[in-house]
Amino acid sequence: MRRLARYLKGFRKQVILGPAFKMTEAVFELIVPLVMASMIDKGIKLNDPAHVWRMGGLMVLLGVVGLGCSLTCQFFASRASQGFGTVVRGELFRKIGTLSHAEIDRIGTPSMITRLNNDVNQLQLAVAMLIRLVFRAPFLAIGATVMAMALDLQMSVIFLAAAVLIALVLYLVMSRSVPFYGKIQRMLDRVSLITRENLSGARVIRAFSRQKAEMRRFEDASEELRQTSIRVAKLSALLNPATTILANAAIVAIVWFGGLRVDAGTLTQGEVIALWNYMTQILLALIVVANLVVIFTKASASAARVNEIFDTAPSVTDEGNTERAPVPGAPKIEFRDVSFSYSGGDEPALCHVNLAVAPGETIGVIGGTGSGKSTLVSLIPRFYDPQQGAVLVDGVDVRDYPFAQLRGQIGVVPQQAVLFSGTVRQNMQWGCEGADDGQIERALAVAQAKEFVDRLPGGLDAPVAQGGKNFSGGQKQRLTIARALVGSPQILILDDSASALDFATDAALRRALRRDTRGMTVLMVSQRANTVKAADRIVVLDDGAVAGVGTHRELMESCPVYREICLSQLSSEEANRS
Ligand SMILES: Nc1ncnc2c1ncn2[C@@H]1O[C@H](COP(=O)(O)OP(=O)(O)OP(=O)(O)O)[C@@H](O)[C@H]1O
Repeated sequence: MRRLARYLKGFRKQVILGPAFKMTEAVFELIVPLVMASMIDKGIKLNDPAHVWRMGGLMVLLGVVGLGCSLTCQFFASRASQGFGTVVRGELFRKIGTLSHAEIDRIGTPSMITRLNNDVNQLQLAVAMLIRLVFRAPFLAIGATVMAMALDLQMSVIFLAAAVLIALVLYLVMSRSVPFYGKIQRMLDRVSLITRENLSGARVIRAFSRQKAEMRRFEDASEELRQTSIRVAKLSALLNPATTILANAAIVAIVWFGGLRVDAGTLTQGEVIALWNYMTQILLALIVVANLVVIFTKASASAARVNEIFDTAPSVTDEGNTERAPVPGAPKIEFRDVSFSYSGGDEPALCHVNLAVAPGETIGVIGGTGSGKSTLVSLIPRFYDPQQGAVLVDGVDVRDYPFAQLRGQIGVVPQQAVLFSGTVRQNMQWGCEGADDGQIERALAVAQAKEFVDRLPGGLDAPVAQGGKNFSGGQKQRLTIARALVGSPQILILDDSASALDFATDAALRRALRRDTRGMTVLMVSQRANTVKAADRIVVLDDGAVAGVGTHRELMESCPVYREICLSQLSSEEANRS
């Protein structure tokens, strides 16, 4: 947690002045029992109403000034904690943006969201408590004990005994409950993972009538969370009765032995009341300490989770890379003996892949599900780096480019069409900032999307809902293709991005791409033989290895895997037609 303190740098004033005001209020609180004692011993006992009024007035003054101090501290605490939360959240968001897919896969999106929200909120609360109570509570407990000792050293033995017993109870309860807090946070992660999966996959769940099973999964996770939270709550619930019994026993002892000492003339009635007040203050302060321990334990678990993200070094980085010139005569894209495994994956997703793609060439990539097609193309824009071998663009290892230069020349259409809330035009301009309507319309026309966009009310200004929910799967795919084309990239990667299109639209799209993407190097991933058949060359992947490279005709003759795929989808007449 100490490491996160650097984010408090901008709030030095609040962090210093806040506790100072709170301590001033605590000093006033320690003075009040003495004023009360004087009111009783001098005002009431000696029948001096003027003294009672004076002491009463002093108590009101101490109360009002104390309240002012407390409110000022509260103000500083809110400023600092909210500011701290905003800074940490912003930094965390920035850091998550630098992580590569491998780290995001490992930590998981729901866990990142929980860390960004719940964990940062917990830290924010800890900062507020740090300013408001961390110094005040121990100061009050120790101060009340010292004041009691100053009043009557012998009576203060009761205080010390009560304080030690209360502290022991606190220790016993906290040492048993604290280990559960980390567990509860992990359980919260699981609940939010299930919630997220259910919200994003609501249609699939309904289509498969999985509502009951999903409800059970959610209930199990939430029941586990409930039971653990109840176990902790039960333990914590012991705290108040146990400490109150001990404090009340101490108060009984104070009144009992105080009475005897009043009889003996060594203590006044007012001092007994003051000792009683100090005991109550100690009890309240120790209960606050117990709550602080809970808050700081949770915050320390949250800090560890937040720091885990800050400490994660992105496995793919462009640090220190400078603009690179293309190597004359080099292939546009080259895979040199590339092998790649996902972290945690037993089997390599790609095995010793060698491939050179000439500038302007259209390459079809085909293979069964899980054969490594998406993995192959995701190495070009460096979504992942291979463990072995190298991927080169224009003869330069992709690891040597600045991201902006590398990714600026690649248009990627991912398997899952993702659009962002805004308008059609705004989404298209992701492909090229400041693209004009002419550029956008040309891209829409190639992607076979112009016709339906023209029909939308507002045309390019038509709204796009979050995730593009107001478009059909096929429309979304066409819009994502257009988005990639707007910037006229040198390399276009289509990762099974026409899977939701009907055959006629798919064929029209391929014709338009062939016609309008001359000079563009295109990698077209598909499971459909028809989609890749007309490519200049086709790469056949089988279990991560290249099973064949060539034209449709060559592969039909030489590659059994390709022949099998084609014959499973096309009539033998269609398959044999080039
Ligand atoms: N993020 C990931 N983490 C771990 N393993 C992964 C990940 N993505 C893919 N894999 C695994 O890597 C292998 C290749 O996956 P890839 O997505 O490249 O296949 P694909 O040929 O594109 O499949 P499909 O046609 O079904 O999309 C598969 O065994 C898959 O389970």
